[in-house]
Amino acid sequence: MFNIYKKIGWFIKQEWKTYLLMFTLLTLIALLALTPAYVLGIAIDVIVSKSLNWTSFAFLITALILIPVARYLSSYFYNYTVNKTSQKLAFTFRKNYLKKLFDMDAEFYEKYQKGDLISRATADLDMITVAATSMIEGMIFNIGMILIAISIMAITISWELTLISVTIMPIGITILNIIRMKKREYVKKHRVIYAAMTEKILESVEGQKTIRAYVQEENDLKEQKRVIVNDIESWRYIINYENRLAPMFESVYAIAYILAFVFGALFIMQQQMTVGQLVIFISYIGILYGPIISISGVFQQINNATVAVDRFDEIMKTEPDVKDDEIPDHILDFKEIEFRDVTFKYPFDEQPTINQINLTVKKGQTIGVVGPTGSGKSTLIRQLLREFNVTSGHIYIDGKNIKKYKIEDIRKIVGYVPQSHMLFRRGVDDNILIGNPQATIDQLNRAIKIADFEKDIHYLNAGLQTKVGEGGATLSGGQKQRLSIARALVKEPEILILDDSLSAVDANTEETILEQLKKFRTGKTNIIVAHRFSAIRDADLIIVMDQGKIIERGTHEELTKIDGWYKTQYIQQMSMK
Ligand SMILES: Nc1ncnc2c1ncn2[C@@H]1O[C@H](COP(=O)(O)OP(=O)(O)OP(=O)(O)O)[C@@H](O)[C@H]1O
Repeated sequence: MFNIYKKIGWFIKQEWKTYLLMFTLLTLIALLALTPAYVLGIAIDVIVSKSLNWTSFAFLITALILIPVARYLSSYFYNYTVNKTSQKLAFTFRKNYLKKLFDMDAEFYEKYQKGDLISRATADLDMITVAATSMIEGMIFNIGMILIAISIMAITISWELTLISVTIMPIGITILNIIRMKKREYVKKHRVIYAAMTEKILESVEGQKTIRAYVQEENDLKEQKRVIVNDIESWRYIINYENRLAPMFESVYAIAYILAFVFGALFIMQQQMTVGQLVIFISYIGILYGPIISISGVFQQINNATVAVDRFDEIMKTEPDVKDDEIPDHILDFKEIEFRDVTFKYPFDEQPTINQINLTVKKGQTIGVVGPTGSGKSTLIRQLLREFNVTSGHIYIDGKNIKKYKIEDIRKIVGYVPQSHMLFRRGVDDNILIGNPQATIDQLNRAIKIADFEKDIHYLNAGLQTKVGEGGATLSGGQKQRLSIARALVKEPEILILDDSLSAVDANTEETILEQLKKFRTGKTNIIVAHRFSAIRDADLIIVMDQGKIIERGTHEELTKIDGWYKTQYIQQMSMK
């Protein structure tokens, strides 16, 4: 419980005026809730003693009408304030969480699945905000209400009867709540199962085209059913646990009721108490029921939220390995990049994917990277994006370790076109401008021209403003690829990386793009990973990768003169033409 308070303490401090208002309203509501029973008890004694007159009668009626109206108004303002506050809290938490996700490195995304990350930002966060607001209502209001009611019972009616009937409540409830703590373990397991279900649903929605194309609907539904059933069973287990426990809370209350009635009747017989006082007393025991049950509900919410807070916190406390130095160096341009003995192993792999790489890339060069599939080409060039830290060796830019430079600066000078293209549900132009939202119309048009995307615009029903469907559904594979190239080009990056990005275009388009690159990107660096030799044959330097190592290097002319992988593959490709 205090863990949650610690996590949201800053918010309560920031919103202290609102919390003060809520506290005042709650006190008012508690007092108003307790008044009618008291007025009623007085009325009974007045009637029994035959001292009722018109004035006191009118006073009683007015009080009994006005009290509920005042209670309704206070409750309305209270609920309005609580909802507004919890939305504000959820918004702040979610904003910080999403910002944190952007700060994280690639290793983090290897460790956590999408579904898990989504469920932390939705279901877990909802539990936290509910607890954060219920805690105020549940703890302050209900405890306040119980204390006021008990004080009235003890001071104005009978402290002996209060002691006899009410003491059982805190003792019984505390014991039951301690037993309930065990539920936390089940809730923790359930959050993991829930995250797995979210992940599966996400996968099924994202992969629905592939699932349908391979007629895998039944298998996928089976898999979906399995995770949903897992979720239901785990939740049912928690509910059953709760169902076994909840009636025990009512038993505690029932015992208090019986004790009050039995001893109250005895006190009336001994003339220590009036009938009206016993009515007030029994009504107050009834009034205590609501807050007592609510408090146990609040404990339950806090129990769930404690698990949620831990899960949320786990992300918020994670520090990325790839991060800026306290005072990073800035870089706008470069002269030379050097890979010196670079070895890199993916976090969850046993063996390194690239091994002892030595390579120098000079500004203005075009570098071709070829090699068998899975040989580590993408892994090698992606090191320039600073997604991971290299496992050993160093990458230097103009003699300084790449780690010294501001990550954002490095990413700004690199224009990377990945193998799979992420298109957003926006216009084609906006999708391209993601590369550089400040680009001028001229820069946008030039990028479109170099990527040879101009010819496609005529086929799009609203030209550049055509909205791209989810995952780029309204564009062909080649169009998506060229849009992606235009996105990188609109940045006018110092280094353009085409990671097998010309694979979905025909030979003519490939030639046009390569010519445009030569014409418009003089003095800038291009790194082209390709399977088709035509895409890299004019490169200043071609490297051949195999099993994570550079096995050959040179120009096309040099490589075709030595017997090796390049020459063999080149001859094979030429003979297939
Ligand atoms: N995120 C990752 N985690 C673990 N292993 C990975 C990851 N990405 C790639 N690999 C592995 O690293 C090896 C090299 O992959 P990489 O994509 O660099 O090769 P490539 O030469 O570019 O392949 P292709 O020509 O098929 O694109 C592969 O065996 C691949 O399974």
